[in-house]
Amino acid sequence: MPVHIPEILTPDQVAECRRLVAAGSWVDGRSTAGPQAAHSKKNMQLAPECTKAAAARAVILQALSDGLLFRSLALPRLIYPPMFNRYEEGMTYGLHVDNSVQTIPGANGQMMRADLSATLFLSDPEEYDDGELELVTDSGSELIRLPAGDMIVYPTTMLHRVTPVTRGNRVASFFWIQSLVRDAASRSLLFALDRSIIDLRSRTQPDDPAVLSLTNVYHNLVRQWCDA
Ligand SMILES: O=C(O)CCC(=O)C(=O)O
Ligand SMILES: [Fe+2]
Repeated sequence: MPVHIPEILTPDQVAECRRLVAAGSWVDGRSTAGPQAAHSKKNMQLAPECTKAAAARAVILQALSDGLLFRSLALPRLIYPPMFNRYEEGMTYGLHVDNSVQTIPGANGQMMRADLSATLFLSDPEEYDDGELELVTDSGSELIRLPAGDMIVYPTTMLHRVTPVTRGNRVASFFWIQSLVRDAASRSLLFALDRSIIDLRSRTQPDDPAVLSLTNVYHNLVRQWCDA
């Protein structure tokens, strides 16, 4: 299920990324879409080879590697180099599927399986109207609009779209993650267990035997389920 990760970027990092992407070289987003997505995609993206994009990408990758909640949730094995998009008034990305397997740019043709998709918002919700990320869930759909610096991570198995922006600009970074644990249900159990252990650890002595044992169970489950 979708998970909201607040403040993955600090306000300074948001400002730095925004400064970089504003000066980057923007191209029509259809240039990176597959045939199924191309007709419904109307946005702008930073050219992958743009040096400003590379600098902003480095800020984001560092924040992801420092992000405990993100790591606990995603157990990342591979992260697609973050990309950047902008929806101006009237722009949208219709209901689509993200590719299941992708070639990682700049990695000698290495492929990755996309288990999780992420949108990291760089614009604040007040800067634009509409432009929600709509995720189709089993019980209807969820509309996502988060503060700048916050991120939503959702299973790549979900159909999704970006509703048309009706005022202003919506700028975001987006990317995919291959997890060490392929099975979503196992990954979700590990996430819940890890969160509970962290909570318990904050309320017990450092050498609490139950915490030690649960931590051992956690790592043994990762070992069992990890497909690396
Ligand atoms: O901008 C977003 O929130 C999502 C973009 C997206 O779905 C895509 O590029 O595949
Ligand atoms: Fe998508």
